[in-house]
Amino acid sequence: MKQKISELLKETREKNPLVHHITNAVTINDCANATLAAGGSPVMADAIEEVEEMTSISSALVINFGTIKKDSLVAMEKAMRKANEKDIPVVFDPVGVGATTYRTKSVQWLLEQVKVTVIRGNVSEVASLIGVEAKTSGVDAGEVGEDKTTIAKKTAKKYNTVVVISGEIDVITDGERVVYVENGHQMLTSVSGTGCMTASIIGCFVGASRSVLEGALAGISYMGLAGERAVKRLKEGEGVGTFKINLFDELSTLTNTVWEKEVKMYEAKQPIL
Ligand SMILES: Nc1ncnc2c1ncn2[C@@H]1O[C@H](COP(=O)(O)OP(=O)(O)OP(=O)(O)O)[C@@H](O)[C@H]1O
Ligand SMILES: Cc1ncsc1CCO
Ligand SMILES: [Mg+2]
Repeated sequence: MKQKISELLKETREKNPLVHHITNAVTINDCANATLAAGGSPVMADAIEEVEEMTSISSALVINFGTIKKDSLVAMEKAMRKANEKDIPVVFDPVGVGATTYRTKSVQWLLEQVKVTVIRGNVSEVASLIGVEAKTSGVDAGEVGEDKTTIAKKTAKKYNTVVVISGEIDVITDGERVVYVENGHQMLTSVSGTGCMTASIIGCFVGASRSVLEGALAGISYMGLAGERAVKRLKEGEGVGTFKINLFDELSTLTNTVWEKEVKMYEAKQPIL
């Protein structure tokens, strides 16, 4: 599997998949640039009049709940329905779900209408999707009432999807296999949108891959490793501003050879070969 993911990192740059986003107003530009850095081609389009056409020509659709409104929900549902019809993978980021009733009700409605291929969120957002007690404060991860692996597996089964829970140790599952990724750095939580960008990058890789699990693993490990390496580039006195620039440098230059050497990915605590 590691070899296949490594090849996928290379192939994605050659294929340059178009990734349609309906996303939030906070991190939209960073998501576009993260998509380019990972080898994809971003397009942000949320007008109800054009989303179906845009999704139809895309390799993946990324839906991000960060700043939802009535119109954006209609646009999301239309685009996702079209993606389902044409077998185009949908990556869903449930930003802030659990923080307000509106978000939680909206997500329930949306996921009853359409199917998603990958759910990528922090632990309290994902816990809220399955009604596990969670303290989501705004968009940041909070405490949850169950262990991460159980939450990820239950969510994957409920929505018949691959689930990526990001955090210090990322948990990735299709409901059966569970994989852990230990790359990353605390500093990734000091820049708004590193989770959103992770969903965009997953969009690139699932758009170029035949395996959803491999695409999801490629995306989450890519961000973790880039973050880790971006911290190593910091000199004394440099903070989050330089870190963000370093992160984009790493995202755009990370090779599959370096990834193979430095990725920390385990299945049931066995290294993935
Ligand atoms: N404590 C940590 N140590 C190392 N890496 C972390 C830690 N917390 C998060 N990460 C990494 O940071 C990235 C973003 O994940 P995070 O869970 O912070 O997303 P998020 O809360 O949705 O962020 P945002 O809403 O700002 O986009 C992932 O690559 C994840 O692995
Ligand atoms: C801060 C914030 N608020 C809504 S979306 C967003 C970006 C990070 O999730
Ligand atoms: Mg988030």
